[in-house]
Amino acid sequence: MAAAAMMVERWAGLGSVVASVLFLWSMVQNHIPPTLRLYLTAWASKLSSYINPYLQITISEYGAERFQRSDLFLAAEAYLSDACARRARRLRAELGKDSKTLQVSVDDHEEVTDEFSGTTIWWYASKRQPKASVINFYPGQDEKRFYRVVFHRRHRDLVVDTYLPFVLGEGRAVTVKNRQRRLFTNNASSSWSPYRAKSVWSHVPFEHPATFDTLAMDPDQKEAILDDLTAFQESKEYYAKVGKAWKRGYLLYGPPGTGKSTMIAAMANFLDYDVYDLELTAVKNNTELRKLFIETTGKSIIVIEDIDCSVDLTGKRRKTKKASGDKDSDDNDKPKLPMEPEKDDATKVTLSGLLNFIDGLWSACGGERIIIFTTNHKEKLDPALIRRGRMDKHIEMSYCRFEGFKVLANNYLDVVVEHELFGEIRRLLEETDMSPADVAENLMPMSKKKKRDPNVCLLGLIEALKKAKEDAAVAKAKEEEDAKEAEAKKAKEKEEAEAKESKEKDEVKDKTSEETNGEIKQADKSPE
Ligand SMILES: Nc1ncnc2c1ncn2[C@@H]1O[C@H](COP(=O)(O)OP(=O)(O)OP(=O)(O)O)[C@@H](O)[C@H]1O
Repeated sequence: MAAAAMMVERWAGLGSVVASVLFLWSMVQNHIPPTLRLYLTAWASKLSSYINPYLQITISEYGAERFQRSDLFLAAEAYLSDACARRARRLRAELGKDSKTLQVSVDDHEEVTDEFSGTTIWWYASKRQPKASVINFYPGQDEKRFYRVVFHRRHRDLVVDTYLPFVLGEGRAVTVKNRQRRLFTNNASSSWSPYRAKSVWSHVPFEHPATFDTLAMDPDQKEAILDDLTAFQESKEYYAKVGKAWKRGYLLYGPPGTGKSTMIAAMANFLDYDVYDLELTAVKNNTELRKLFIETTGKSIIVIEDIDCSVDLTGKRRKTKKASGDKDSDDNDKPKLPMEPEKDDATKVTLSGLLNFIDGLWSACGGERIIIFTTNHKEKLDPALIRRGRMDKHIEMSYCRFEGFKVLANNYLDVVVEHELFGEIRRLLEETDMSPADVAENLMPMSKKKKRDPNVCLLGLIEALKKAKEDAAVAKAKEEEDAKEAEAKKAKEKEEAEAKESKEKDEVKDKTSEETNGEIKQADKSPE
């Protein structure tokens, strides 16, 4: 700031000189022929560039595209708010787009300094009135804001080649960090409008509170998933180097209530991504599926929940495979072009369409996307759909065990240290399959009197676990009995079938021998 003050002082003296020159210039210029005037103007600006060692770059709010705010301006605004606003004396506060977060930026006509690689750079925020001619054409035009970047001319290369790209990158990162994330759902195609590209998805603010800290699961498994996500997010260059699209597929499988949806929310919060919840049953055919995909943006997770229930993908493929006589090889599973004729392709989403969705367009549409399928029945899915490379990581979400329970006890009851009832709960959780959703349900009984008393809740959980254990034992015994009955029925049916078969054989034998005897007798009677 001291340097800035000195500079301002030095230039204040020069200011009066310049003002006098400008006054004189305005007096005489009307008496000078236009060609000479142009020459003098060029000469004056050359002279001033010799005297003034400082250069300036203007970043306007609206670039060539009149109605769209310039990317660089928005990035600079975000960068200055984040990195320099605290040093400014006049700030401007606004509510963000989500009407919740407060955005503080440098006010108009305010100057801030920034340090970069040992160099001081001055930023000056200002605005200019639109020209009268523009107002006539576009009434209601606002003032145009702009930033002026001032620096010493010996730092020109540094500022242009390094500093401004740095501001752009940092500003974009700040914008992403501060943006309101969104949860998209696909609209029924009947409401799609040819005039509005955005009509295929509608969105609401994504505000799910789940995080990996609140997720109940094995700590090692959790760590491995976090590592994987971090590696993915940081691997832009790597994906480009190996020539692969920057995308990753996850398959989350496990019984209901084990936290598959919660895991997706935790992933989105961890990565700072939007979520596209794709309801496949509302998609009429592969063409619509493609359109939906094209309308998604980067830094997003595309989710198809309960993929086994969404469309009959397995049956479809089996039919095709049988028809083409293919063996069960992965490469043969890849959609072929032209695709195998499937009678009702136009009215259905098919496996080929879905594989194209993952492999084909996927690769062509830029990067940083994660696709997640969830299912309660992994075994029902077609192997082609979930093979590595498409679904890179298969994550099993399983019943609640003791480590997971400790997370839930902390979340719901604030019980961090070992509780005297933990021993029994540990034993029961090893012996009983209870989903985290059911465990959580038992930890939050909302009674008015004893609100979340840990002892009461834990005892309630123990009772629920005991009951679940008994129910499981009864169910198992019944299952075994049913299996035995089925076995006995099968054995009886087999016995009966065998008896029937042997009876039929005997009857055929008797009939044959009777016929043979009859023929012999006939032969005996016949004259020689
Ligand atoms: N692993 C978990 N950690 C923390 N909370 C969980 C977990 N699993 C389930 N829950 C709780 O149970 C509720 C239901 O879980 P969730 O919807 O994520 O399960 P799901 O596996 O997706 O179930 P479904 O297969 O029926 O869709 C969640 O709102 C959450 O509160």
